[in-house]
Amino acid sequence: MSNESTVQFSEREALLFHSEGRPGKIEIIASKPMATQRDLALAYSPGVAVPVLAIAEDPATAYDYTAKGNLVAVISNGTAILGLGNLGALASKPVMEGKAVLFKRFADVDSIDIELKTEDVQRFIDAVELMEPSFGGINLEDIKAPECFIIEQTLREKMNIPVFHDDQHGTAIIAAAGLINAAFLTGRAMKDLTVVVNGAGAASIACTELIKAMGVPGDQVIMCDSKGVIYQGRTEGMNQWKSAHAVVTDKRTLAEALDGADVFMGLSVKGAVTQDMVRKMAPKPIIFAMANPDPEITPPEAMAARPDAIVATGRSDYPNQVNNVLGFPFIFRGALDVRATGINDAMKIAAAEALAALARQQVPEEVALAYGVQHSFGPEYIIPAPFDPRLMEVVPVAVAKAAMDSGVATKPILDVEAYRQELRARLNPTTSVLTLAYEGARARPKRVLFAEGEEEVVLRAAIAFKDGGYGVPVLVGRDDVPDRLRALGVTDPESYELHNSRISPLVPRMVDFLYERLQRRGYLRRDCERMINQDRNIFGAVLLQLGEADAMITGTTRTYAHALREVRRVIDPKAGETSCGIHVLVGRSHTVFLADTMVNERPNPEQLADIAEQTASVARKMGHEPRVAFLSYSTFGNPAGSWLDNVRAAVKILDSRQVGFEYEGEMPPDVALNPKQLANYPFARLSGPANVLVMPGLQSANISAKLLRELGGDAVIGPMLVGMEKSVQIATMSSTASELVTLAVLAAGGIAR
Ligand SMILES: NC(=O)C1=CN([C@@H]2O[C@H](COP(=O)(O)OP(=O)(O)OC[C@H]3O[C@@H](n4cnc5c(N)ncnc54)[C@H](OP(=O)(O)O)[C@@H]3O)[C@@H](O)[C@H]2O)C=CC1
Ligand SMILES: CC(=O)C(=O)O
Ligand SMILES: [Mg+2]
Repeated sequence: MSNESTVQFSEREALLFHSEGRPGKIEIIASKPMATQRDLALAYSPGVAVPVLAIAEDPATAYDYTAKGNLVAVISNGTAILGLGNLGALASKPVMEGKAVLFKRFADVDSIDIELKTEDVQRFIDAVELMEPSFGGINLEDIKAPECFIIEQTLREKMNIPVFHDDQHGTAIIAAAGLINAAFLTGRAMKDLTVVVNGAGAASIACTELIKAMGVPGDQVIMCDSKGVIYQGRTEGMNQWKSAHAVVTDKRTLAEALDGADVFMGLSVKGAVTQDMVRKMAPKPIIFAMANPDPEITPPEAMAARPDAIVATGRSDYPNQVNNVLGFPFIFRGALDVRATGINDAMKIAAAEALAALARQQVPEEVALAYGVQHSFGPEYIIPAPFDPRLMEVVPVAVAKAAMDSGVATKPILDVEAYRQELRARLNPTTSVLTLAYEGARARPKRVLFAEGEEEVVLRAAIAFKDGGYGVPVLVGRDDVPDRLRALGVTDPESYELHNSRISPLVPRMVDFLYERLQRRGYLRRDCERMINQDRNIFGAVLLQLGEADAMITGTTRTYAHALREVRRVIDPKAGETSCGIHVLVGRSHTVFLADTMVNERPNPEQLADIAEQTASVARKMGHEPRVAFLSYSTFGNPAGSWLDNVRAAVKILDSRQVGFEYEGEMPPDVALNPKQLANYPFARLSGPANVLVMPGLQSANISAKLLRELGGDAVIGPMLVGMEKSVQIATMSSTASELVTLAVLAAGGIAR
């Protein structure tokens, strides 16, 4: 992969992402049932009085009876929002909500954002200190220097829970990990590095302190701020934290400082470094341009000037993301799990070393596949990617161990292996697989045909698909599609491939294809001409058959059954297979695959067995070892009934097929999903709750899937259509653009096949 940005989006898309549905990015969900009056009586008065008294008697039990132990506050006053400057507390809320969701996504830490409307250091300290009872940890964010130093230091002294200014220490840990590996790759030792740090704020001061602690000599580090080099004797714009890093030098500008330097560490503002400046750096320069959202110099600019450089930025859309997202979720996970009273230097160094070591290990096959070959240790992979599933085990374990060894853990972990497994279980593999599917699509972009190219939601999906680098959208629509794209902010609509049946030179070939296929099914040539001209699903499906795309997405304008009928005129199920629809329900800690929710009204035993195999295969591709339950109203013959025969026969067919996964039936959903119920049937051949549910017929399957989508709290992926000779996905009429993109990615990547 080149050093080029792959993710782009319009401002409109970024705003829509935040405003669509429930505004913002977080909501609070009760973790206990709240359905009955009894539930409420336990959750609140009078039942709640019991834990109140217990905590009053023994404060440590707050960790047993409340969410405190897994709850972190992300607190800012908005005085240094990313690299955007002091834009105030309210404007910082999207970033803080973002940090909160990253805590959850990456390390299952519950988190809430708090924006404090004050630039007064003492008022800020007082407000945070008062919050100690509520939280297991405090993550300070985007507070400008030098106030952030006083705030963090004071709160660390006053509070008995971890207080961590992410922009200082999170950044320093990740930058240090990256520097260890970049120095290794360029054959340098820490003690020999000459470093220029641009910026003298929260992040820069902490990074400088950490790299000096790791062996870079103080007189080989030049720090610059907005006024230039920080030299001994300078008086303008100084403070005690900058003075600590002032050096004796006659250099006065960043350009002079960079002349001959090995390393540039930018924690300042967009565009602060020019190509001319990096041209003068030492051979094989290390350029970490970490300002967000836009770096001091972009990787393409830096590489054009210095092809021998190792370049990193804070962004996820270039290789080598040196960003504190790699740190704070996992560092807090480890600290919370041992109930550490603070996050000390030993824990920070342990995290940096663990990250550096992880990048040097062989990348697991699924991650490597998703990224392509460049994701083995080397100049374009000096630091693990944030969604590498191994981070969740490696970093918290390293941090927890360091906390125990340095004496700040109040609840030591006795069995590290069991802790590792607990960490693994916290992440739903579907989330990782989806992330990897997206990365895989970027590594191997495919052509996906969007058959309803006149619909706004479809165009938004196609734009996101293209801008995200997931593949090439092929649009079906009329002449006004370019105007519609332009209205959605696309400046170069002509770069989108458009097929219009009125003018397409492919039409005669398409008619030949369709007539050849349908002539003995009662269709005349002119029927085929009319279908090609007027029906976009048939037009799109024939284009797919002729190899003009790798997969097709439709379904937003017609009912599923209607769209499926049209598609089936052109595309058959794969030879010897039964096509079927799968809904994937992604819960917080579980994923269930439900089938056949869309195609076969009354599947016969052979079809039920096929559906089980198809769905088990999709479950496997999505990271789950399949355990199939054939569902029914009856549990192993009780009550009896004629409807059970098909299900029982399907189980027997699988017995004869040696399928290589667990299956059992017939059973109702409570037995399939609830281990206590399942335990009543010790002969059942499922080693745990089922994750593939094969329904007895389309009525129950389709109703269940739609009920769950409308009423359930889980995210739903699909329906995916599998078992067709070409990958065609029929979305629902209520699909959002991002659901369509997910379907496109799953179809292009061969998961939905
Ligand atoms: N990749 C990552 O993980 C992270 C990146 N960052 C990025 O680092 C940057 C700084 O953040 P933070 O330390 O929190 O902010 P601060 O406000 O604490 O510090 C900003 C510093 O940048 C300096 N600065 C501003 N303009 C220039 C310039 N043209 N040349 C040199 N220095 C300049 C300021 O100088 P002065 O003192 O003279 O005002 C100040 O020292 C931001 O872009 C932020 O996004 C931060 C944290 C993590
Ligand atoms: C990444 C981050 O925390 C920042 O840029 O401020
Ligand atoms: Mg920040």
